[in-house]
Amino acid sequence: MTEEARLREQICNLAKSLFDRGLTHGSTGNISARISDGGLLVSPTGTSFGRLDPSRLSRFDNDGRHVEGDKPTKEMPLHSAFYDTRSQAGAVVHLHSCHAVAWSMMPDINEDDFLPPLTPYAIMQLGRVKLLPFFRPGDPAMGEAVRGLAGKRTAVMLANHGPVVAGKDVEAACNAIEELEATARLAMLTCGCRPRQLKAEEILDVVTTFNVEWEA
Ligand SMILES: O=C(CO)COP(=O)(O)O
Ligand SMILES: [Zn+2]
Repeated sequence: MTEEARLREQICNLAKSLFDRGLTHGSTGNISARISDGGLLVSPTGTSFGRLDPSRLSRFDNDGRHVEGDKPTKEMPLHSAFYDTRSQAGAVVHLHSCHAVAWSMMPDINEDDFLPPLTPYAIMQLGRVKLLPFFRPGDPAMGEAVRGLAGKRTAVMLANHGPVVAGKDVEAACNAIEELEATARLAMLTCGCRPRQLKAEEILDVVTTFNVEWEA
């Protein structure tokens, strides 16, 4: 099997795993990954994460031209913004995961630090998550908003819509977006109960030990 064929299989298998566990539903969400020649493989628009077909993924060449496969996700400007601003990004995943969306609707959320510091893995895998305002799905302005972050964030939350996370490869991006959803779930479960949060020195210890990008 070629490297690209393996990547196609991996994208579809991980998307199905996310779908089967209810992390996104219906035809929501999109996923993309860099190929070693500089091109991209992208989920087609209107498809279900549960039923992606490796042979029908949209393929872009190194110059950003759609060269093969079905019509790509309408969120292409969002995906491109991560690849263009984060040279280390090898994959981008977007979900409509329930608890993250619910948390984005709560009053008084810190836009610069969407998730409360509840667990070390959220800090290690996501750094600080930026909450972006509501945009219509497919609005290229979302891509502009991500470009405005100048590559300093690996994860953003689209208010009333869903998270978007970049990672060094498909597995890392999927692990990180699962962590975002799990942490939002903890935040929703414990909100109003004054949960113990990580202390500043505990966060600093995690950030320095695991070399986390921890942008203010
Ligand atoms: O989640 C989605 C839009 O935000 C799904 O759109 P696509 O089907 O075009 O990927
Ligand atoms: Zn969406």
